[in-house]
Amino acid sequence: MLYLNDNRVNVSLEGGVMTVASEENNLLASIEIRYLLKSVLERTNLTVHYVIQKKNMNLKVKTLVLHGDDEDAQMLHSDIEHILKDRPRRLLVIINPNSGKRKGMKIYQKIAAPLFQLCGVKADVIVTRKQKEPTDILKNYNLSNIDGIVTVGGDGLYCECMNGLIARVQKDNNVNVNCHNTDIVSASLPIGIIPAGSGNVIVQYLHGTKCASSAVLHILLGGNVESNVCSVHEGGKLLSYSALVLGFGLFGDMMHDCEKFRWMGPLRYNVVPVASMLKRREIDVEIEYYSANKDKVTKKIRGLGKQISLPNGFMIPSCKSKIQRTKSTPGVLDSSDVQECEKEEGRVYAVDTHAVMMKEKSGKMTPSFGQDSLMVYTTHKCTLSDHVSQLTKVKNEQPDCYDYKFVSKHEVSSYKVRLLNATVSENTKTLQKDFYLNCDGEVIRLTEPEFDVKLHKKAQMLKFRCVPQEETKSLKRNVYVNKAYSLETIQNRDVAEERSTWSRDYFESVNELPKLFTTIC
Ligand SMILES: Nc1ncnc2c1ncn2[C@@H]1O[C@H](COP(=O)(O)OP(=O)(O)OP(=O)(O)O)[C@@H](O)[C@H]1O
Repeated sequence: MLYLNDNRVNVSLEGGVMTVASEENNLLASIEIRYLLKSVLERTNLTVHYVIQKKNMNLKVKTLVLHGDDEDAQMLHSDIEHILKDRPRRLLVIINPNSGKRKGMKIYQKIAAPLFQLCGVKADVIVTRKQKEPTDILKNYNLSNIDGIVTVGGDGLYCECMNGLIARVQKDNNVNVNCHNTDIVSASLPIGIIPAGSGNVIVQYLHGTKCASSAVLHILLGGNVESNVCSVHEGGKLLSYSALVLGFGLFGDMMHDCEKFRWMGPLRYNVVPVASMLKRREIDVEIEYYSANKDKVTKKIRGLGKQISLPNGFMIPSCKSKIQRTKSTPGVLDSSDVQECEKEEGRVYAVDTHAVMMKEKSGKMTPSFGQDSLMVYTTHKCTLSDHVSQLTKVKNEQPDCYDYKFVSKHEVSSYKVRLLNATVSENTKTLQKDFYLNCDGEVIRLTEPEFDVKLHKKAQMLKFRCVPQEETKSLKRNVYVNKAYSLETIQNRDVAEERSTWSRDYFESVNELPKLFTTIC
């Protein structure tokens, strides 16, 4: 027999919920099993550690102490441990001690390490000494020994690890990453992020909060989300993978300027963009957007006949939306082989690509992972005041922030940008003028007058997040949850109150969403 305070209780671990009910069948506690963190047995005391989510999206550890019969306590402890057996147990932790306000080490030691210890997680901790080190570490690290990678730093560190991991997976699978048409092999090892950087945008997208201990708890709870990446190639060479935002033009220049003022710390993101905005430049480009719209394309193919075999890159000029085969395999065209192409030519300030699509939800732009396409926004010639007003809307996550005549939107699977008036120097074999890409905060200087961007759907490793939205919705129907709202006799009020607000809060997270402007910078 087990007791909660002085009540004799029955404990059940069924239906995805751990319930503790009195002998009269009054519900005393109800905890969703996926939010259970750890059970600790000390003699006849069984302490159950679990997680609750507060209104501001932060997670917090709570405990429930049961005591009583030796055998029953032992049995319940074993059952909980069995349920938690698939949680991460071995992690590679990569810390950038120089991120943001240089608090990476402290955050790890004070916040992450004690929670890892509580949950019996073994961490192999590596503190980086320089840029690009994560890529080197991941080249040879024995990945079969770990359940995930954890970065303690900013978006830059995370993106470097993501790039390193994807590169490693391609190498292990003999994929030629330098071909811009190649589909890459997905990386299934998850990366968790403990925020310690300046922007921490990805972590905010994932968890709805930049709280470090919440991030650790998300990692320990072990949920995940599939995410897209896009590859960027130039001159038959892979430049990088982007997991968040790829900015060409204004935001490439802006990031380049921000890097020059790195010594200012996070403050640089408030000051430098204003100056970059004032000296924005127009760039002559031709852009080919490719979208894989299967239904539409299948219809068009019928009209064109079945035995068409086009070489890679061939365009059919008679089609309004031209059609291209990405592979030149002879035989019947298959809808996955063809893409629609749309061309745009002119002077632009910026071409921005979002690997994490921002979609309107409850009157705000909210991030959406693993969508079917990339979102490309091209900003054409406009007055400075119109441009500032549009970017202000972007910053405020207003749903109409891209509804401007000078902004064109494209949902694509890939695209190619050609710089029309850029000349390559005979001597140096690089561009005479400087053009930059902002790849998730990393500045890349172009050396060729064209580059290719391609979506890789759900190619990125799964990142830790404990509350998939659809599941939360269905759990609202759980009988114990409904019961918890009505019961007057609940003694553990914390549990009832917090449980009832958990799922609602998740959907009301829009106020906590990140500032897109910071993302772009
Ligand atoms: N020890 C180190 N010293 C200097 N740079 C490092 C070190 N370790 C990693 N880096 C590199 O520094 C870059 C930025 O790191 P990170 O993203 O962690 O910090 P941040 O720039 O302050 O944060 P954010 O990206 O959120 O703005 C990354 O490319 C990372 O690889």
